[in-house]
Amino acid sequence: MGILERIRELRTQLNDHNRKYYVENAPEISDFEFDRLLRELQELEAAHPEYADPNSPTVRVGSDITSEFRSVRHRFPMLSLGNTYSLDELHEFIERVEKEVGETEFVCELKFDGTAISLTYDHGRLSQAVTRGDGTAGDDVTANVRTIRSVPLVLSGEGYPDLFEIRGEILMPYASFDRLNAEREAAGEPLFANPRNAAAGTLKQLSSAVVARRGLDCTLYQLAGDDLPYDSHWENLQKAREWGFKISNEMRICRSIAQVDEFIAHWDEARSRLPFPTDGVVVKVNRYADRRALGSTAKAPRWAVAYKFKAEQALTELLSVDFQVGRTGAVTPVANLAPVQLAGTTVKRATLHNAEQIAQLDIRLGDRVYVEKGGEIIPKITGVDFAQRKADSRPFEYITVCPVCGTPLVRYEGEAKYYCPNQNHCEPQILGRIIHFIRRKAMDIDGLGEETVELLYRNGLVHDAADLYDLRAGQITSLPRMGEKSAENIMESIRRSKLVPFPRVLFALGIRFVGETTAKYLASHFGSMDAVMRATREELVEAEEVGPKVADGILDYFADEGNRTLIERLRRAGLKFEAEAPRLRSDALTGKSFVISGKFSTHSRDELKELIELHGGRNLAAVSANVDYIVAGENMGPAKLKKAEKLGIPILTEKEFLALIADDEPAAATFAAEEPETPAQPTQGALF
Ligand SMILES: NC(=O)c1ccc[n+]([C@@H]2O[C@H](COP(=O)([O-])OP(=O)(O)OC[C@H]3O[C@@H](n4cnc5c(N)ncnc54)[C@H](O)[C@@H]3O)[C@@H](O)[C@H]2O)c1
Ligand SMILES: [Zn+2]
Repeated sequence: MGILERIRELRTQLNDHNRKYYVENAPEISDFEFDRLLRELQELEAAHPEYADPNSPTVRVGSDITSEFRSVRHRFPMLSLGNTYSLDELHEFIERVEKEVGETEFVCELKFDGTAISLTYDHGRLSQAVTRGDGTAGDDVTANVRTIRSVPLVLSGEGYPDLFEIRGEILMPYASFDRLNAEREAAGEPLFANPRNAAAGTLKQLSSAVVARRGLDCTLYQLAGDDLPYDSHWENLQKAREWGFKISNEMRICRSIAQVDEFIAHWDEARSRLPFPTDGVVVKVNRYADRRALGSTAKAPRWAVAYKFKAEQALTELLSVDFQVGRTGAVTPVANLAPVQLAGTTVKRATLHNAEQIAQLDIRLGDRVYVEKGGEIIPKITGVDFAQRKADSRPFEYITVCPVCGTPLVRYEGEAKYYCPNQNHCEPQILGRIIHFIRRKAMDIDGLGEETVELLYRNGLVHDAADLYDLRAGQITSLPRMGEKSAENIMESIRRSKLVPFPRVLFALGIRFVGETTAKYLASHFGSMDAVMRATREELVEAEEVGPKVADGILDYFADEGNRTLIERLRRAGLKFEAEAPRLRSDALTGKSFVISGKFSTHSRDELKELIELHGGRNLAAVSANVDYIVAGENMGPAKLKKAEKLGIPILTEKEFLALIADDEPAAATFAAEEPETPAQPTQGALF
């Protein structure tokens, strides 16, 4: 793979993980893995400045902005922090700072693992609470933050400025987290992977009553404003405690590298006894004058750095291994462990990923194994303590038939997992598909839960998703513990699901490798179920985010007779099989036809096509005399280029194209900035 390709791949992956982490609050990889990918991208970009991009995840703050809340601009930007897992790099940071501003004081603090918040106080009253958002503007979550008991609504004491901001972290203590997940498990709802995601997800709840029940906490660590009482961080924070804010007691002024190291060494161990999650230590320059001299980049201040702790490990015995069969037939080995304390919770189970990994790590029953918590809910086994291996242990034997239906397992090309191919008769696959279908992000049939689906299935009422639409209330009330009220709820939510837009219907089918995002791209690219079904492999890979693997998943799905019957029944039930025509944003491009070709840096091809349609234009696939403009990115096909030149069709760059619609396209403004700007800084007082 070429360097530019790798850079692009990393940017796509990181943007994707950012969305999962900040918006969906459901990360798929650990922070350590994320930071490693980011580091790789940073290094490639540093070595190849010609590929710099102002929108790269290396220069932008990962955004949590959603459409559900009012967006508010920050008075001072809310930045991220540079981070490192290496003490050497931390020492280099300290030396660099002192080289620039001379000997200075550092404040060491815990790095609370929650979600950042900025609180504004106007004459001593909480007036606004805003998330970090993209660093420039964030979501207004004031109503939710008001329900958090440790956030003072009215200040006490004296000496606070008339108007100031105080920033900190909204946290979910382990006790609240455990209770919340236990409740969600009982209700058949998806679990939060960790307290950070739970805190961030809770803060974005639409109902403040729900937020109030979830037991959030808030610790403040930064003042920002023009008339702060002191000109150092430490003193202001101590003062803010008198005003009623919760300020951590676990911070220290350090005047040497040795003192910083001592603080870190202490907390790396002692943090496991804290009632809330932390993921590192933040080292900050204390005096504001020094901070101003050091400044910041577009993404992070140059006067602070986060030293991140490696994931905690625990050593325990591997008792047995269960094999779970998922809705796609994929078999996942799950380890049962002797219970052990890890990162604030008791761990009894861990994932083993696949057969290859078990063999590679040579994991055996009865071994003492290392477990670690990453970004996922279930911890994973990362190694074996061979010194403690029992003399009579034997290599692990992986199963060869489905643990549920006994069908011999198969392996698909390029896949590490084994699959049970018995799609139509293997129970966990049948149930898993229906449960996936009714999920909130799919058809959102919230009257039904996992248990009810199982009940309907066991009583022969539902075998597949289409059966749901044939259900009658009388059939439901005939089941144990099902009253008329619940039957009516179920019927109502099934009826309502017929209004769910096409992209989610496509996602709900549970086609292998077609996740929520891919389904959206497919829907906007093809426009209808029939068009997706008719598409050839070549046509499928033209859609954004669809590679050969995904394309094959789609082709396999529609090649199956049973699936095609299901689709026809769903069609008859009245589900949405067509993408809705988007409302026009302007008629700037009315009557004009476009061909998009090549690769683009700021928009995907499908986004550009969507923009064209949103502004009244038409997309054509091939270059012909009917085409008014070609929008060309990198690597436009030479044949197309030649033909366009011959026909005299104007060729636009992405930027020139955006200029055509710039008047009504707010997003376009961000593309004008070639260089990341240095954020505004408060004139006096603090900055962050
Ligand atoms: N696993 C994933 O898929 C995934 C995706 C995106 C980001 N991430 C993780 O998130 C990190 C980036 O997130 P980020 O930009 O929020 O940076 P960060 O969490 O590493 O550091 C900045 C944040 O630290 C918080 N913080 C906690 N205690 C603090 C204190 N005492 N002083 C100052 N700030 C404090 C603030 O909220 C601040 O916004 C990555 O390094 C990665 O580990 C993970
Ligand atoms: Zn099976």
